[in-house]
Amino acid sequence: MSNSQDLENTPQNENNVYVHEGGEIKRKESLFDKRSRSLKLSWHNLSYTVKAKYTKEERARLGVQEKYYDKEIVKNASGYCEQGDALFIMGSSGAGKTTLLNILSDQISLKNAALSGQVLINDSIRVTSDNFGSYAAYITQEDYLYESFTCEKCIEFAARLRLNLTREETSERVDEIIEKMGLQKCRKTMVGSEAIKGLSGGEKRRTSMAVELVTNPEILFLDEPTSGLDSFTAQKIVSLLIDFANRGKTVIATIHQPNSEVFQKFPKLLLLMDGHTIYQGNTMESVEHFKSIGHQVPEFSNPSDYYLKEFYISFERTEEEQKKMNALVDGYNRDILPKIESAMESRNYDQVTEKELQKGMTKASFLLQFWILLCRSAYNVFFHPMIIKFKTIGILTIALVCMAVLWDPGEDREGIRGTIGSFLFITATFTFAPIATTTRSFSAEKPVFMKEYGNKTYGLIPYAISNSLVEIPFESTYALIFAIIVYFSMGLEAEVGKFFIFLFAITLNSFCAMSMGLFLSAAVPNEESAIALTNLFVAPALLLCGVPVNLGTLDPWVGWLTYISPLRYTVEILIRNEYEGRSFSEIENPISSLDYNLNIPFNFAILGVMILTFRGLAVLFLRITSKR
Ligand SMILES: Nc1ncnc2c1ncn2[C@@H]1O[C@H](COP(=O)(O)OP(=O)(O)OP(=O)(O)O)[C@@H](O)[C@H]1O
Repeated sequence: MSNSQDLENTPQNENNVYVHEGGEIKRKESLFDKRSRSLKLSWHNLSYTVKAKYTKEERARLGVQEKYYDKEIVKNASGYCEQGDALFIMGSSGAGKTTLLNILSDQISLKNAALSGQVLINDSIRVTSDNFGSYAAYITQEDYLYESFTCEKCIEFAARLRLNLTREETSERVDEIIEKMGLQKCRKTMVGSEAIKGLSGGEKRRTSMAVELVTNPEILFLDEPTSGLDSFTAQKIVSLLIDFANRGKTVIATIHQPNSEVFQKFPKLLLLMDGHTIYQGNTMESVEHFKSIGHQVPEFSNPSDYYLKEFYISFERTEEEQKKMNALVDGYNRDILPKIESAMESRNYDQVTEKELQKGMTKASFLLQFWILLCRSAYNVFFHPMIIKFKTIGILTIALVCMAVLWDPGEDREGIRGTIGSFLFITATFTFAPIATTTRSFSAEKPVFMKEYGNKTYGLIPYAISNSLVEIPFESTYALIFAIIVYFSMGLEAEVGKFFIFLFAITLNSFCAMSMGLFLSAAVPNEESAIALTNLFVAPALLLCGVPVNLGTLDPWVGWLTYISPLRYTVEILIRNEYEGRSFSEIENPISSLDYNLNIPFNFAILGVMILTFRGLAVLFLRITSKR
């Protein structure tokens, strides 16, 4: 494991750095310095219920007719964590670990759900998504990173977006965090994807942590930070988290199936069974507690394996399992909960106001957010090895094929038919390719956006504008290369104005297709659905663009559909641009037989309106579907 050695360098020792400041030698502030304030996170009588749907089997087994029922996922949970604690939440699959973590960090969805109870900071302030970012960070199970970015760039952009620091301060913070996380060896390695090898699983996980640590949060929430990692790397990640806690941070993490070495490292354990807390406290003392209520961990076995197996509720939920769970809950309520409650009350923490809690929370201004996001999007497009390479090869290949096949088709009946057919082909090329790349790239980027927007790292408007602007130079260049090769080889009218109308039409068509791709990927949850929808939209749009079927032959009830086909406007521009006002000796002007009824400026205007509409709808869907 290449990353395993790096982890040896992670923060085991205090590396104080001293600097000259105003004639004095001062210790430099470190990212891992304890903050002067100390925070306690406590939760009181949390219950979370969702409207769940019965499966067919459940309805048959329980003999019920109703489709939905109230499913209580977290049941009356209370507890606390204070500065320096590392609490690991364990339980079998479906026990409610992620749900509890999401409630504690105010990341829970309240759609078709009810939440009762309170999560408080220092017994006074409610944890909300408004104040969360000023003292806490949430590291999700998935690594939401740009695949074309290097490890260093991921951290750098996060620091630039979340902190209002100078360039020098930002780079110092990035260096420090890279060193603390043991990422020196892979700082210039690309994140990568399934198709392109990049960071290892452990390195990705540590990069995700580094991205969240740039703000120096006091409380860290982690959902399954070791999932998918080999046991050695998992052990090192857990050591790293415990080290953070020893340096004054509070760590709360869910863990699915730790091996015995990892388990023994846990300072504090919270065990869940079917949403009930059945243990909370010192990890190794749990063995004694369960022994006292009749669940002795067999000799030489890993307590965590025993707990997961023993405290498991099956789908059938037998009477015996229910009895066992009741006894475990009783044991917890009798022997553990009173101690937790009295400890919770006895720890007096300074009362903080909402204002004090959010003190020191800096954020880039609107304009700065826009600028950083623009730089980031440009970097993402420019350094994306697949997109640039394949798009360039694709456009050049299609242009050269067009050049060979459509070489000066002439102006007789057949030649004009060929030219009109090629306008349709060119429009289709500048629809399918951009819609496919945008759907793919935005579907990959969407989870990163959702997470960052949910964290209030930036606003939707600077994101949407920067994302749109960055496409202009790239797409215009592709269109220009294509137009130069194809326009003249087809022997189209040799007029500068007409060439630019041709170029502008295919460029706008391309933006319109990209906007449609953006809207579809924003509206649906995953890439597969977005791709299925693009086919559903584009195929009829192609059929209704006026060339395959003459517009005048369409019945009115279906004819109106031609007006929502963006391709119709582009094809009309290309045809009018070439043939308007011309007469031919043998045949009539093709425009009259095609029944197009608009003019070039109006077609351009409609394409512009469509671009804005699709982008507006994309923003609307992102706003609606985000958790903010
Ligand atoms: N919105 C919801 N609607 C219906 N059921 C839900 C909802 N959210 C969670 N659940 C169910 O609640 C239970 C607990 O889910 P949760 O994700 O918290 O479990 P977990 O302990 O983290 O599991 P795992 O280790 O498998 O990730 C699961 O059975 C899950 O299917």
